[in-house]
Amino acid sequence: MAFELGPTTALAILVPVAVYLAYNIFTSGQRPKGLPPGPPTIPYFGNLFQFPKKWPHYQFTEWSKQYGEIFSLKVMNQTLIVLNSPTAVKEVIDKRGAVTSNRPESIVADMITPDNLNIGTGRFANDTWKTLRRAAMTMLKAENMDKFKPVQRAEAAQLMWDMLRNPDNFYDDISRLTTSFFLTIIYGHRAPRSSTYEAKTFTQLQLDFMYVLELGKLPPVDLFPILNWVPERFAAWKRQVMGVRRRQEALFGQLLSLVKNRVDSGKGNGAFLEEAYANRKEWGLSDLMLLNLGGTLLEGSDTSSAILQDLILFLSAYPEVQKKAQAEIDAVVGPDRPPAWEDMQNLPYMRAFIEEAIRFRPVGPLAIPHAMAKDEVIDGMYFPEGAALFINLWAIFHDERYFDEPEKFRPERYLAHPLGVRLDAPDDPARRENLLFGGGRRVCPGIRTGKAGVEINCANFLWAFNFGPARDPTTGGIVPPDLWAFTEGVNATPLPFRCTITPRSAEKAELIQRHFVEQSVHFTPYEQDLTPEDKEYVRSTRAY
Ligand code: HEM
Repeated sequence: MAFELGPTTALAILVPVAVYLAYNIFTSGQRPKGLPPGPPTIPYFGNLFQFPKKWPHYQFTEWSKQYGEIFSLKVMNQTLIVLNSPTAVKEVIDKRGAVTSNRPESIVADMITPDNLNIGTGRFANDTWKTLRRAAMTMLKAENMDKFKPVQRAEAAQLMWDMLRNPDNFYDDISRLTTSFFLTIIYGHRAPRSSTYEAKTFTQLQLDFMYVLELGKLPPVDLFPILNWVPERFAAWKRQVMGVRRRQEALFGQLLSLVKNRVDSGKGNGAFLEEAYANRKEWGLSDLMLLNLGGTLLEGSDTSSAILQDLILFLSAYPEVQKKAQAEIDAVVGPDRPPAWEDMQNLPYMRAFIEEAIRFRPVGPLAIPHAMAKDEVIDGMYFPEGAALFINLWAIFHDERYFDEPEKFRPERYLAHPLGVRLDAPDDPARRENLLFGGGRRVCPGIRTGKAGVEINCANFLWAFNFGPARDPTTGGIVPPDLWAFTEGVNATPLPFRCTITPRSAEKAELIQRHFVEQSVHFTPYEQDLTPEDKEYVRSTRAY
């Protein structure tokens, strides 16, 4: 029997559906009562058409001057709340971590690493995330990191040696250094050159990973989830995303196998994942968790290399700063030996230079967004469940109320005040160290090791080399460094650039070579699984 709808039944179904759709269209894009203020919205789209296509932190900073330290945006159904001062970060992120430490839903991030298996993108308070975070914190604790300080200094010695031999390749050599160091501590397997399979594969993979996560590079699937229904064979973006996933799983899987083989054959070298693998039952880690734990931690290497590339950019751009920092290192370290860990505490100008570099061009200008786990009223403002929260470090570090001439590169501000702020006006009372590393319950677990790597390499740069702007090959004229050429994604990494790098003396060139050979003894435990070609390369470079 055919089923027919009478006119009354049809109306009874259609009217509520129409009302529901109309209500959604009407309210979508609207700023509900109580939400922090922000630029005016238009129906349905909200602030979509005002939303910056790239580098949103600049426009966010302009909006903060107009709408205040906490302002909001509506992008269709989604709510974004931007925090633009240390007080806002303290009140929202640090003090209310229990409700502000989720991550925004991201279809693409979840396609690459489903089931909360990525510590960085996993949902807060989810058991998987908790287990992974606990394991990461255990592995990155100070005693563990101290064990790897000799190899961290040895990798820094190799970077000096690489830069001496082929200064034009410094940008890639920095990526090799950080990738190799994190491969070592996580998997116990280093990469002696950029072309080492794991380093090369990871570097390319990381570029592709950041690309697919970048705003505007793929169709806006989070705004129009219906796009996700299109089968993979008709959606090029899906194939691209799934390609990243498959390649990540393959690489992290191969690296994990090295760890398992080493442990199972009693040839462990103390790498973090060996500890995690050995304790997998007590720590509650499944095989998939182990696979992703290592991979996520490896992703931490990217930010460290971006900071080192920044340092070289600023040394070549600011000769006066370079001169002062070199005078300090000459007085503390002298010409006859390269810097050592004990020197770091005696180099206040160098540390001020690093702080200023971080302030001037923060590597994550909007950190990594948090999200509200449930509705909350904070300081009389409504923060709805699901709203994405951005820490606008660019606004915080470039705020004229607190930083004198924030557009000027001036390390001296960090000698005058430990947080670099002006002395002629009261500071924001909630300012604290390490804002660069986020806050609340998602604060970066790699602060200590990240900072240590930046310091030892910076000291080496200053001790070993003179940096200057590149020269035009035809005219011989100076090519001024571009201080605005940065990548557009979550991380603002300087785009590859040229500069001149020359050893400060023939004696130092000699010492750099000797130091590298002496230090390379610390590499040996992490070179057991190298390919025959890499072993041969290593052998040929260790003679002095
Ligand atoms: C030195 C440069 C580094 C910078 C600037 C940096 C910055 C950050 C920031 C801003 C976050 C987000 C924090 C938040 O959501 O509030 C983060 C998270 C994270 N970082 Fe780092 N990081 C660095 C180095 C490292 C290192 C060396 C590792 C590990 C070896 C690491 C591992 C992680 C992990 C696993 C997360 C995710 C934490 C979570 O969501 O629970 N980072 N980092």
